[in-house]
Amino acid sequence: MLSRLYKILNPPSPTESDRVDPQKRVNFGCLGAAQITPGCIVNPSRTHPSVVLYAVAARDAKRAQEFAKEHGFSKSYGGPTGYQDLIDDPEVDVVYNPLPNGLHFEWTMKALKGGKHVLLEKPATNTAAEAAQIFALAECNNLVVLEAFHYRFHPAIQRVKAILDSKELGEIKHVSAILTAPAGTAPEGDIRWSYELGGGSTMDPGCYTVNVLRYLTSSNPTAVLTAKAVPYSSRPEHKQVDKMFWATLSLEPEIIGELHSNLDEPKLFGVIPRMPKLSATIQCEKGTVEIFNFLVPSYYHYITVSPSGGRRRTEKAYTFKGTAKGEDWWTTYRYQLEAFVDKIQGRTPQTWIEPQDTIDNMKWIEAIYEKDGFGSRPTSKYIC
Ligand SMILES: NC(=O)C1=CN([C@@H]2O[C@H](COP(=O)(O)OP(=O)(O)OC[C@H]3O[C@@H](n4cnc5c(N)ncnc54)[C@H](OP(=O)(O)O)[C@@H]3O)[C@@H](O)[C@H]2O)C=CC1
Ligand SMILES: O=C1OC[C@@H](O)[C@H](O)[C@H]1O
Repeated sequence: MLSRLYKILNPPSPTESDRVDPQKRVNFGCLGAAQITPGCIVNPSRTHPSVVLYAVAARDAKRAQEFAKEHGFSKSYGGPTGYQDLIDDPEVDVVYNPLPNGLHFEWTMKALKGGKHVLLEKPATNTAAEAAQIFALAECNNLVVLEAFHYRFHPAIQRVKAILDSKELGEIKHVSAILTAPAGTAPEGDIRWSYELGGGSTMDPGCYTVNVLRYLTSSNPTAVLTAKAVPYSSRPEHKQVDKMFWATLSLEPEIIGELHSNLDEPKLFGVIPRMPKLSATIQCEKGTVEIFNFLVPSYYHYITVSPSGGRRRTEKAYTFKGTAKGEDWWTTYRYQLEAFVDKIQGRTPQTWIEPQDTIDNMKWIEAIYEKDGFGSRPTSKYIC
């Protein structure tokens, strides 16, 4: 485990023989100097032979320059036209969009219009209708868009799904998924607390709980049976911004899903931060499977399989069995980058998230918000 953690933080550099033909290099252009960019793109790119950190754009030109220097981007764009200038740069092949959720639609549409593939942060958009528009344009322009549900590319969650699909434990009856983050993870003023920018707990950690429920059951809910949410504060601007939510959904055939996320878990006795909860538990006819840390399993995870009346076993899956690419220290983001580049270069990725999957995920996030009374996040004002 220590060796794996060391390599996650200090990945080996590609050797000369790993380097690809310059024609096959993929120039990434990142919108915003976002907190997630180092984890999602910069670090994984260090061990991807084709990915080039080409450009970053930020609203403030100095910030863009500093970010470029710190992380090794060759170019920076800044100021009010910076994002569009990056999209217009003919050397950019892929746009990475980690802007606030409420800006995902506008800037993904602009990138697609500019002829760029897009790696789009989760949740894809504020509404399912916007997600559908994005994929319609991508298809029309023959471009790739991937919603960055990075955990789906890691062997751990795929192993859980394989156990369920094998029917070793019979049919799924109940799934619970929970993600919590300690108070302070998203401080006051964070994009996650802005309704206009598409914030809220159901949108942020909650979108993974909806996704993992749909992924593991290979199906969509049929209804939101119950949903409750708690606003971030009593201030009027937070009336529709949930800091936590619970929802119960029904799925065919006779499956119940229970979801919970809390983006503001209070400290124990007001002083001790609580450990994040990051698990999914699946009860089947003949036993239970639990995965601890389905979100970022490369650091540490375990999968416990408990057949009713049988012997309990624990599994770990840091690499795929067989020929699929990967190293035990690859993060979810590194696996995702591999698949994304495979896709845009015409190879078959190890796995993929299809457009309808993304559209359906947004649909059920909206359905939860409708049921708990917080309402969908606002539709973008951007006119295509
Ligand atoms: N895949 C994952 O594991 C994670 C994904 N995410 C997703 O990534 C996205 C960004 O999250 P995160 O990196 O934490 O957020 P940040 O606040 O760090 O980044 C958002 C960026 O958006 C830009 N921006 C443009 N307009 C605005 C505006 N009006 N208000 C605020 N920022 C603006 C800013 O760029 P500029 O530099 O130009 O000012 C900023 O750097 C979200 O969609 C989130 O859900 C977040 C964390 C983890
Ligand atoms: O994508 C994410 O994963 C972990 C969460 O705590 C974070 O807020 C979110 O944006």
